[in-house]
Amino acid sequence: MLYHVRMDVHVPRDMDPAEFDKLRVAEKARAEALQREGKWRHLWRIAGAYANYSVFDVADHDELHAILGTLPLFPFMDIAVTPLARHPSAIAT
Ligand SMILES: O=C(O)C[C@H]1C=CC(=O)O1
Repeated sequence: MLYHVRMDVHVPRDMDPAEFDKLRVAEKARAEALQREGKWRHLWRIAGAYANYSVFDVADHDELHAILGTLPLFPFMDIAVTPLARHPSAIAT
């Protein structure tokens, strides 16, 4: 199943910069691994915001939830999920 996911990151202003750097490095590695696995199909920055629009290709809601929970920045994210269905006029697979 495909899911459109919006992630907005809100890191506390008083977070130690070194801790934040560690989280960002770990997040990048996790995001790249999930893309290589084919689970995280699209990852786009929302211009002007510390946020992204993503498309995940996973078995079901439970797998998506489990994956999102593994993201190092998960505790600092607001996440909005929209399940996607095929559009009858779409010619792309
Ligand atoms: O930067 C973000 O949008 C948050 C998060 C998602 C992927 C990643 O590398 O960081």
